[in-house]
Amino acid sequence: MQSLAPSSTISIKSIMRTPSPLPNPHRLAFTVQSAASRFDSASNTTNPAVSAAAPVPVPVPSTNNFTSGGVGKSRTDWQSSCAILASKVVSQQQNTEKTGGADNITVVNGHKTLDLVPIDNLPKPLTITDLSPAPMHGAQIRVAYQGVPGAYSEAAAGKAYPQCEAIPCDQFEVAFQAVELWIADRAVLPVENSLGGSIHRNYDLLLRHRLHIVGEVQLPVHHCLLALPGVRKEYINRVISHPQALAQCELTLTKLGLHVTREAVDDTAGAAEFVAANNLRDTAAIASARAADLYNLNILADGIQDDSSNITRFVMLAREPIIPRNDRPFKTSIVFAHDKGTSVLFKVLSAFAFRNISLTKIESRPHRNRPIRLVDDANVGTAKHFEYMFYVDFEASMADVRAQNALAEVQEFTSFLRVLGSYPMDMTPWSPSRED
Ligand SMILES: O=C(O)C(=O)C[C@]1(C(=O)O)C=C[C@@H](O)C=C1
Repeated sequence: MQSLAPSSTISIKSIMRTPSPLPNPHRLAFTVQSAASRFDSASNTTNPAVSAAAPVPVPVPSTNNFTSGGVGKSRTDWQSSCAILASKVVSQQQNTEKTGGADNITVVNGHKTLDLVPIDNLPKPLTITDLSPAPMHGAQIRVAYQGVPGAYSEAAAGKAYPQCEAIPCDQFEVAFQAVELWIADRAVLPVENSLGGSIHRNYDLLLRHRLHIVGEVQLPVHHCLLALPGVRKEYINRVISHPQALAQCELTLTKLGLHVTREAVDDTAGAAEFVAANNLRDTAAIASARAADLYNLNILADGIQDDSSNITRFVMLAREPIIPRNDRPFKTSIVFAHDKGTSVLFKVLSAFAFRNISLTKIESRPHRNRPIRLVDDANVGTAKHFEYMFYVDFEASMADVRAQNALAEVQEFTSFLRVLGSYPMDMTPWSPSRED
């Protein structure tokens, strides 16, 4: 993996000045969208299964008996609703088995409904991973990340795309824009850490931008305490790093006797660069061993994260979604919102539970102040306020008929639904050993 020199970090200002290197049809669309940027665009409120790249546009089956406010008045009502939903799933499964999946008409509680066609029977589509990873412009794949060289995000870019040209950006927002403006082919963004939890900013940005999640990588994060050569621990009266890194090392810093000021900066390697560039003899940075090498700092303490199995999960974003497949473990990420109604979350989660689809993550984000632009079938847009946005990751591919049916059902309970991406799961076994 190559990376640009720290001085070439992309900033919002430089993006505004940089003309798009390739004339492309997306440019006009981008301009139009940004003109309307008061709204989060949400035009794919049609069948999510179809908009997420399912090749067969089949009408969404109406498979639920829930009417808004009509269910859930008592525990018994609620339980019988669950039983109905469960029996529908079982009868759907049995029908699919009987017909070998070829007949797409299912009898559900006496009503005929259309099932989405199981695409197992169709020829397997090619995916990006079947093709050469080389991008259209014939050069190395260019991957935008937030931070400067030596950041963990740069390591994640290298794990995801080993031959890539890593492009440092000074903010997450800039990494999104770099892909939208064709300056980069992919962006790699941290979304959650095993110790620190979710990186909320990136959840919000995923909704605001129109990029697709095309993959994930889990990176063991091994932090070091770095200082200028000759500086001893006793001289330190300030530790600087990314807020997540400071949080991940909190206990260990105290154990090391470093009851000193902690200051948050934009990224871990940026902290190391700052100490070196300003010749700060009273300040240490928490960053990777690679950052120590790059900025000529000494490692005062190694492996200072509070938990040896400290993992950060990153997602890769692209302008186009990948074609989901069924022959390897896939994950799908969605975001949805609902108007007022009873037990909506319960109903949404049931749509997955009754189909034995495991959820790996659920996150809610307050969203009161930012309207979402919904587009109806007649292409008429209206602005709508939702209190919360819910982000869910589940373990199934959009090529899996169970996921398609679950989402068709989720769509009936919700007012806004977007598939953020369906992508191969990172299955690499990890160990607490050193890997950065
Ligand atoms: O600062 C970095 O090096 C990053 O890549 C960012 C980041 C984060 O945002 O969580 C990534 C991994 C670590 O958990 C700490 C910081």
